[in-house]
Amino acid sequence: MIEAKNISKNFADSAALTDVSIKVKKGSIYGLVGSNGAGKTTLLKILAGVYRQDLGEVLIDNQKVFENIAIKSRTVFIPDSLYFFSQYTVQDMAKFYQRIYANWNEERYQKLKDAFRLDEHKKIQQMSKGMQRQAAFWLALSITPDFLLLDEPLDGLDPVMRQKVKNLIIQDTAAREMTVLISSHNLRELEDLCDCVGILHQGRSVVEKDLDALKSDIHKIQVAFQGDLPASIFGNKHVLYQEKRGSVLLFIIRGKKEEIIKDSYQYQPVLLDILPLTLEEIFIYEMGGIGYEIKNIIF
Ligand SMILES: Nc1ncnc2c1ncn2[C@@H]1O[C@H](COP(=O)(O)OP(=O)(O)OP(=O)(O)O)[C@@H](O)[C@H]1O
Repeated sequence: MIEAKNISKNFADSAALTDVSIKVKKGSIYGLVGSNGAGKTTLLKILAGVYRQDLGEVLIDNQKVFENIAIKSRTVFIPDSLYFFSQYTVQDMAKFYQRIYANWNEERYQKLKDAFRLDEHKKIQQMSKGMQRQAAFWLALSITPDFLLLDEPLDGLDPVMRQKVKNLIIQDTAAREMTVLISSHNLRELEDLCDCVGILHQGRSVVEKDLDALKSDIHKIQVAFQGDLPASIFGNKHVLYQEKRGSVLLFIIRGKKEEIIKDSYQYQPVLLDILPLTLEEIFIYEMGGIGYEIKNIIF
């Protein structure tokens, strides 16, 4: 588990983080979303032990992180600005990591050659931005870390490579219970990857949601009836949003899908459609007024 408890961090006289808490369960992928300057990099650097927080506590596997070599040897942090030793090739970096990370997996490194298709003998600093990012993932996943911290990791990757990298992260999380924290500006980017999403705004945590529960609990429904519309179709269910489009009613409702369908059938609808909701829509409806404000910030 990765845990930040009530973290605050100031730079000179400005607050980068104020009382932020997040919890990333073992074997899960947590998406940290926020606009420019929200505090994502600062939080990741604190979790990676690069910065020290002013207030609060950071624990990985129940141990304090700062200057903890044992935890650092099980953690990989890919920052937004990558750094490689000048003159080093991927193979040189692999040899270097092999010496310092006990969990380096040579077999995995060899296997991932096919996924990344980079020349391991080429100097990394002479590669393109996207290729450097691929090299960072190739090396990071060969370390087989228990904890992976990623700061806007998909920036600069082409769409095919983005999907490939996402799949590799999902595979490692499922196969070895790797725990992943991944930051992004874009909620849509993380939709198919994360189990849980937290939104940071101006250094504060605005919302944190478990996606499976969220997705199974909210439904978008289109119904139409012949003749007059029933006054109340869904009884006491929590209708988050309702709109009339001609003779069709659109509802966003919280509740069990089967019950919502049953309620609708009581009134013999001439049309009944359950439509998929995007994560973006769920957040907007779920958070009401704040949702619309947040929409402008992170999508
Ligand atoms: N080393 C630093 N010195 C002074 N201020 C800093 C430093 N690092 C970050 N900050 C400030 O802390 C705040 C949060 O920055 P941070 O880089 O954590 O945001 P972010 O969410 O990662 O942004 P972005 O999406 O643009 O990368 C900003 O106001 C930034 O100016």
